[in-house]
Amino acid sequence: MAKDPVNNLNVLSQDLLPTPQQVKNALPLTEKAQATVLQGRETVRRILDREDPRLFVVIGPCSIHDIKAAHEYAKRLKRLADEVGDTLYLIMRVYFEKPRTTVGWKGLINDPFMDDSFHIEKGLHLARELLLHLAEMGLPASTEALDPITPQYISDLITWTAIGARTTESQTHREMASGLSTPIGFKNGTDGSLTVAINALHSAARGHHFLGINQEGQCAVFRTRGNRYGHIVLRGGNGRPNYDSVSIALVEKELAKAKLPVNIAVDCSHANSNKDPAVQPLVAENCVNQILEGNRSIVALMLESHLHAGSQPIPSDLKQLKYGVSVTDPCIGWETTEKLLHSAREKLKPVLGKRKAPG
Ligand SMILES: O=C[C@H](O)[C@H](O)COP(=O)(O)O
Ligand SMILES: C=C(OP(=O)(O)O)C(=O)O
Repeated sequence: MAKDPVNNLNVLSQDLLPTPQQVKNALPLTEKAQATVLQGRETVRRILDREDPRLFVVIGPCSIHDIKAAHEYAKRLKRLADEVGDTLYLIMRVYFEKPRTTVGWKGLINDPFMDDSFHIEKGLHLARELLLHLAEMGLPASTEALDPITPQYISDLITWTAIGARTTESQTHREMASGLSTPIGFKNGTDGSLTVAINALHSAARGHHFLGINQEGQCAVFRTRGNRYGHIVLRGGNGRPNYDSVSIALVEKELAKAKLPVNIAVDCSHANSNKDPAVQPLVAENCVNQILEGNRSIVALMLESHLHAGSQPIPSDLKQLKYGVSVTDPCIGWETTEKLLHSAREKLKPVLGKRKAPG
C-alpha cells in the first residue's frame, strides 16, 4: 500500500490502550479506598475554607520509580501522619508523570521499566494499583496532572492535584483543572511569575467546554462547572526563592487584588531550595516561624522526601539503582523528614487553633 503522503508523517505507530473503565474493572475503587479519598478531599477543602486550622503537607518522593520503595515509604508516612495528625495533615506525593525541562525519564506511567520500552499500559495499571493500596491504608495521595487523559484512569484515588510550573500557563491544563474533583494547586511559573498562576486560578474557577475522553475511551465534549478549590503553590524561580516573608506579603497583596482567597502553599523544594535538599528543612522552618509570628496565609507545605537522601542518575544497568533514592530531583531522607515534621508539629500545635483567617 502506498504511504499516506498527508497524515501521520512523524508518527511511527499507534497502540490501543484499555479504556479507563477496563482498568477500573480490573482495579475497582473499594469502599475503604473511597472513604480515604472523600475524607482527604473534604479535609483539604476545610483547610482552604479555614474551617480546619491544620496545615496540609504534600510530602513524598519527587517521582515514584520503584513500587516496593513506595510501599515502604507509605507505611512509614502513615505512621508519621498519625503521630502529627492533630496539627499537620499529611498527603503523600505520588507523582507518576514528570514534566522535563528538555528530555529525560518522564515517569512511571510513561516508562515503568525505565528502559525506554514505554509500556504505558503497564504504567497506568501499576499507578492505579499503588494508589489503591495507599487509599486502602488510609493514606491520602497527591499527584501532578500532566497528561490530560491520565486523570480518567486514576483521579478517583487522588486527594490533591498539582499543576506544574511548566503547565500552569497552558489552557489545556486550566480546562482540565476546572473539571477535576480535587482541590488543585497551581505552581508559579519557572521564571518566578505569579501572574500565570493567578490567571490560572481565575480560569480554572470558571466552567469550560473542551475535548477529552470518557470512561469508555470515546472522544467527548466536556462541560465543566469550574473548580473553586484552586490555590497558588510558591516554588521560587529564576534562581530566586519566594517563600520569605516579604515575598509572601507581596503574594498576599496580589491575591487580594485579584479577589482570590488568600491561601498559599509553599513548595520547600525546587527553586525555593535551589534543588539542594539540605535547604528544604530551612525553608519549612522559616514558614513555620512566619506562622508563629502571625502569618495567616500559609496553609500548606510541599516537601520532596524519600527513604534516603539525595538523588541518583538512572544507570544503564538498572541493577545498580540504589534502593529508596530519587531518580529525579534530590530529596531529604527519612530521618530528616521525621525530625522536621515532629518539630513543625511541636511549634505549631499551640498556635494553629488560635490562628485567624486573612482579614
Ligand atoms: O520535579 C522535577 C523536576 O524539577 C522537573 O520535572 C524538571 O526536571 P528536569 O529539569 O530535570 O527535566
Ligand atoms: C515538577 C515539579 O515541580 P515544578 O512544576 O514546580 O517544577 C514537582 O513538584 O515535581
